[in-house]
Amino acid sequence: MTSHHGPAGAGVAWGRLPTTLGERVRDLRLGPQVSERTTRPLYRIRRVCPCVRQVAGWRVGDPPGSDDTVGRSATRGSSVTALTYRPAEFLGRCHDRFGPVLRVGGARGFAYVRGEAANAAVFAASDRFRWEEAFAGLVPVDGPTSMIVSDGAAHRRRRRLVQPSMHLSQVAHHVQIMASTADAVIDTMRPGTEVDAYAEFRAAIRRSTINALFGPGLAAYADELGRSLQPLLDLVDGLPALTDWHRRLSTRTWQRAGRARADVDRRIRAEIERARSLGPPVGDHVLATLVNGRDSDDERLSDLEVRDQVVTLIAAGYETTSAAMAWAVYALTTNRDVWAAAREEVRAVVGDAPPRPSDLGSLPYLTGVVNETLRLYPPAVVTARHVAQDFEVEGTVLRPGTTLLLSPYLTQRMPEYWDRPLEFRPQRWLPGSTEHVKPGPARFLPFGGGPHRCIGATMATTELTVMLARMLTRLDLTLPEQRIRPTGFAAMRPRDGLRVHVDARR
Ligand code: HEM
Repeated sequence: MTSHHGPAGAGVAWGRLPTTLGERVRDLRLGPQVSERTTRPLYRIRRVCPCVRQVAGWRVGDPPGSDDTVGRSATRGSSVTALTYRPAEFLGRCHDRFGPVLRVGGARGFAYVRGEAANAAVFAASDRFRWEEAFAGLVPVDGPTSMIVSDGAAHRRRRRLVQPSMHLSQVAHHVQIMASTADAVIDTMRPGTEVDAYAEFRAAIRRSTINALFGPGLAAYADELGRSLQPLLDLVDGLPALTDWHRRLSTRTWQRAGRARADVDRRIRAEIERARSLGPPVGDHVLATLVNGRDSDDERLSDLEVRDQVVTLIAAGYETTSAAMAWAVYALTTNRDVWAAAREEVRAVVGDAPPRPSDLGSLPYLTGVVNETLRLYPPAVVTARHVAQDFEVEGTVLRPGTTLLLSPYLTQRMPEYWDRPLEFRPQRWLPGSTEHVKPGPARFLPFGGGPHRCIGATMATTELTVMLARMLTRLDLTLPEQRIRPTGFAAMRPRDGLRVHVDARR
């Protein structure tokens, strides 16, 4: 899904590229093709810059002629330079040249911000922003009452009911489900074969997220729900303006998405009915809490509100986490000494057994692997805010109507903040290591910040730690030569999957 956490403006911004910026783009010397003398400048720029390809309505990361990084063989050492995501890199070069705030499209257009100070200012000024407009593109999937598109009291009410189920103490109950779901997928990986690690773990993460949050009743339909959701996710994967055209013209894509939505809703409404009929006491999973819980005015959520939060949690839960899992597998298979150190730690702490909740705090190196993955490959490349009141950031005043975009990817790769920023170095997260860093929340922000900060952050990091522990214990993997192309702003993932060779399984 790409656009699960996908902000409304991430792609549109470049669609409104003004001539002046177009001229500046040429200044940036993006490649030999871009020259003042060229007769078809946009065509030329398009060939070298995926951002500009969006002007033509192509999806981010699409070829032709894309020269995204080629996968590396597993025999390389520990300091393999990170893969780069070209649209974000282009944005970074614009920031290098024009500063921490980039304006595109006039007073009510888009503002991209980069760096710790700008991020901190955004997080501190949440009362000046709105989310309904910022994430409007997600409504066809998540629904109009999803917490992602809610503001003020409605947001607090919907979020508060879900929050208790996402605390560490609750997430700990799901560790066993996460480990057994990973084991079931690993059991199917035959030594001597190649598998798509992204697709396999994506299915596992979907199953375990649905099981953990909504119980085995809905989890039995996890694969079916995944298939039903896909046309909806594909619909919102394009530019929001394109989604709107599908709606207006009632295209086949739109109709397919409509049927998919009806399937998803039918299944979820049946589960809501079931949970209501069971009644209180409130069970230990989110669906029971959503259905039976009451807000501070002693009111229950409507069926539509319950439906929208359920779909939001499912879609937000597996798209992003499975993308992060794929990048972790990539990083581990290209940095063999990191793989060895992580495996050694897991073996020393849990032997061959699945980790228990109490073990997770004793795996600091593996925790470093997870953090380092989220630093270099944050699935949400950008997140958005709709400016509702004048907001000053780094000396620039943004007017109401502006869509503001901040980028974990860019800030988390800045050499000003990170030593050897493009190297995968889990040791930098190890307390006691000479490289140890403890970045503030505006420097390391894979889960955003402020009142809409990712509600599933603990669940995601726990899931990644548990699944990686099982993979390291049970599998020997190597990475065959292949092209690995990051795609998608909202859930940056390997476009064509991630093929791995299964050398051995225990
Ligand atoms: C590695 C995995 C994940 C990443 C990188 C991620 C990232 C994010 C980001 C960047 C935001 C927007 C925050 C902001 O703009 O300040 C967000 C919001 C959200 N995420 Fe996640 N997420 C992940 C996993 C999950 C999981 C596992 C769940 C649920 C099971 C989840 C549910 C949500 C929800 C419901 C919101 C909206 C919260 C609100 O509006 O109050 N996410 N996430």
